[in-house]
Amino acid sequence: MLTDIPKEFRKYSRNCLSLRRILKETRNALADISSNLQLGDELNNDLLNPDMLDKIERKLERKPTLLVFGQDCHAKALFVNNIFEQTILPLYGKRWRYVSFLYGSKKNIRLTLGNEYEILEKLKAHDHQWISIPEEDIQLDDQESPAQHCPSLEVELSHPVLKDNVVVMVPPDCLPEQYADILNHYTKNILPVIIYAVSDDVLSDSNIREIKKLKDIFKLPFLFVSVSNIEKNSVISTESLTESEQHLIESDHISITKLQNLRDQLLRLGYLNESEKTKTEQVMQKPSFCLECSLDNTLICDTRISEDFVLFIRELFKSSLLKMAALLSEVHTKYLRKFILCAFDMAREIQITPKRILYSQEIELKLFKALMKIACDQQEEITKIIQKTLQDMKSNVAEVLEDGLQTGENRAFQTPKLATMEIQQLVRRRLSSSVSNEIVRSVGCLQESFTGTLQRCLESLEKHCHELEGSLSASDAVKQIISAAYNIDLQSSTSFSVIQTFVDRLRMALSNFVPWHNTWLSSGQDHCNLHWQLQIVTNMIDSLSASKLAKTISLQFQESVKSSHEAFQSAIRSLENQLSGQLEQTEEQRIAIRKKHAPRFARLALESTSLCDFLRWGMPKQLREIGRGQYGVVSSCQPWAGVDPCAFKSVVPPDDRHWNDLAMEFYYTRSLPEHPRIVKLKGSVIDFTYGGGSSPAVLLMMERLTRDLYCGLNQGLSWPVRLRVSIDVIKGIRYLHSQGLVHRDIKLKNVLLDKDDRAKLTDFGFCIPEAMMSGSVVGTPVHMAPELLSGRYDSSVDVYAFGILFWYICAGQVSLPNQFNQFHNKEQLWNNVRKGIRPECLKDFNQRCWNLMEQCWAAEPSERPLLGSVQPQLEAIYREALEGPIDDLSVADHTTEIFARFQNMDSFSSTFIN
Ligand SMILES: Nc1ncnc2c1ncn2[C@@H]1O[C@H](COP(=O)(O)OP(=O)(O)OP(=O)(O)O)[C@@H](O)[C@H]1O
Repeated sequence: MLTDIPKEFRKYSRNCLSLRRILKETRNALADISSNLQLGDELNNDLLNPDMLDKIERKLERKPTLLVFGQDCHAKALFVNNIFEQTILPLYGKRWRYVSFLYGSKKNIRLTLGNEYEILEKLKAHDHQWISIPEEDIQLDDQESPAQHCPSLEVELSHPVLKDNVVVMVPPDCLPEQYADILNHYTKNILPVIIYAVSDDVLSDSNIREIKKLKDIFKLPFLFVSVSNIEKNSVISTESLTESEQHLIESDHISITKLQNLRDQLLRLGYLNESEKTKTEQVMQKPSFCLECSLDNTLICDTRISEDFVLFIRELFKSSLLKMAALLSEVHTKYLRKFILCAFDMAREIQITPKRILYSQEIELKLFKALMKIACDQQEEITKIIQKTLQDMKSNVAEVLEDGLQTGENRAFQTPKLATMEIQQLVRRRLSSSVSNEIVRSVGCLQESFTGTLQRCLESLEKHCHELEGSLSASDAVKQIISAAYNIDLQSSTSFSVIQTFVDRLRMALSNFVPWHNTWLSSGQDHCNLHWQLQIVTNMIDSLSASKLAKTISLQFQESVKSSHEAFQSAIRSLENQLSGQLEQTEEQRIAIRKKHAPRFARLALESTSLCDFLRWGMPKQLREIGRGQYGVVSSCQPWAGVDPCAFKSVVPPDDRHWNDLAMEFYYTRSLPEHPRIVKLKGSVIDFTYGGGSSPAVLLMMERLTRDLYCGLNQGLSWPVRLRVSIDVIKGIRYLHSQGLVHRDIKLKNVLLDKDDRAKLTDFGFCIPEAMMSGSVVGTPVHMAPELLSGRYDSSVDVYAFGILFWYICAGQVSLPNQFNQFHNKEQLWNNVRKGIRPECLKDFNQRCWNLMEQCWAAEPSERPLLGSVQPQLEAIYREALEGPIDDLSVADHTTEIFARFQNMDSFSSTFIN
């Protein structure tokens, strides 16, 4: 029905309204975050860059409009008249001005310039009652050019098709090259539904040029409408037609050949695509003989205009809304992901920083002690080295001179003073190089074993500390510990350069220790010949005391090391103070992200993705209720989004906190890649009509399974099947843990079985990444690990819960363990669980299974086994159960069992291969 067009417009604007609301909330949330959080430059830049949101906003502002182009005025008139079921446009003419049709309480026509100005020019239509717009009014004057934005006609009609702001625009006739300019003027800010009416069999060359131009401008799908040559409604209104004329009209209406010709031509031109036909028909969900579609364009015949036109509008609006909703959802999930990663980083920083500080202190202390030891221990060593070097030099003074003095024997010194100084340098060089070689060896190995990691550790601590500028940093202090003592430039990274600088600097340092006799310098010798030089060297060597020299060196080392160690201690204390202040801030920010910002974005993401799902797949059709939990009702429904069989859980969050929790749950589960042991969440839809519209329900769409494990155990499952279920559950939990998630509510009702009794985990209501855990007390009392109540727990709570679940599985029934049954309320139960009370060992329990249970529910989380080690143990028990004597099984189990043995050997062995 063409009167359904306003309904489509209404739906579109309703959805736009939702999108606008989400967009506004997104902007508010971003503004809030950027003013309250310091999230690092990258994220802040992103937050301040609202490009994507502006783009969505611009798209949302567009007003949907039916834009009618056509082969000629005749074709356009046929189409428009067909819609309004009256000959509102004259059937013939050329060079029409721009005409728009809007809703009005009575028929009205006026000439306007743009939207604002009504031109008070008298129109022919104003002279008398009119049915068709008089040709003089619609026709452009010879002098008028549409390119110069000449006046346009605005027609108001009281027609149901125009209700709810439906606008039909017929752009002016012009040359294809004028289109860009003209359309830019008339169609700014509209979402056009582009119709191209064709009344002939084929398109002319100029039509083809025009279509190409329009395609370039709009880049949108076109609705090609093959319109009948004889205007249907004009005929209907002219009741005086002969029978033969009536027949002529009908035969024209069913002119399939004409449609076929046009279709072939559009296919040839590439505007329709044969291979896309079926696909598009599927999308349109309503195949019809005259509905032919390409990837984006559609060809319809006006005999079916009421059905196919509405369908085209619906699909076009849907695709436009979907694009906007998908963009929004992309924005939400992008930020949400970033927040979660930020929270992870912050949690890590909070955890690791104190450890880093402690580590730095320990290593520095070791380094300090090691250096002090070197300084003491080596004093003797250094004395020996100095003695030996001096001895060597003395026994071969000539060679020393030859090696050392640049000009050798013939060198003539200008003054004895200069000569003495040069010789002093020479002896120092010799000494320092032999002493330094020894010390470098010790320090070099220290440097490798201490300073590398220590330096990195300190640098990463200081990176996070913004208030260090100006003061001595701990990493500098560490550098000084070694370099100040030995004058080593620890900045250089290669040991070679370290040794080089060390040697050079030590040489300098030694010059301060050598007690040269000034008398030499003032002795007045004026023979700077070789003999004199030899004498100087020998005297010099004789005057040096090796032990004194070594002692001075050693003392100086110790002094420097000590003072640098003290500098380090004070630097690390101030670093620790600053960091602990910063960590408090980081923790505050982490809490803000976890409790406020991430859930807020999760909720926005839930809304935008649910809107996408709704637009794409519609509202699910409920079949019957399957079960009820504390938080929602689970129902089966007709296939949805290709999920068959399908179920949904409807949850009505009572307040903002529940909305946010649900949104976070939804985000984690939806972003979880598929796994055979996890019930996949396929999507979500928000039912705003739920509860009479007062309390919207979120429908979480998922695959439908046969029953839960509670039912399964009640109805009876063979021992091997139960073992296989436990292995499936372990695989499910391990998968969640591998994704950084903790389930926190492992129990019989959250394990679903398919028709082959293979198990999958469901209900991720409490599922959360470890970094986002706030220590909230959640779960089902019997399955809750004792530490859950303290709020400080980790993924091992799932191992505990598995231990309890495994008890039920081994018991093969669902009644509470006797040990738990005696308690009257959960507080009593928890008190006793804390004291160590656990389910009792039943008499037919397999000993190895009992051991596993006991390990899993150990009070101390660190004593619980890793599920990676539980799985192979269970697999071994399972394998034995399959191979064991069939006589051990109950009669009822026989058939299932024999079948299971054959059926499961495959999947079992594949588990092992994995
Ligand atoms: N995908 C599904 N297919 C078939 N049955 C399901 C599915 N999901 C849930 N059920 C059934 O619906 C029941 C209710 O499920 P729901 O997750 O709402 O609650 P619960 O896990 O029993 O309790 P709670 O959510 O309060 O912890 C389940 O026990 C199960 O039997």
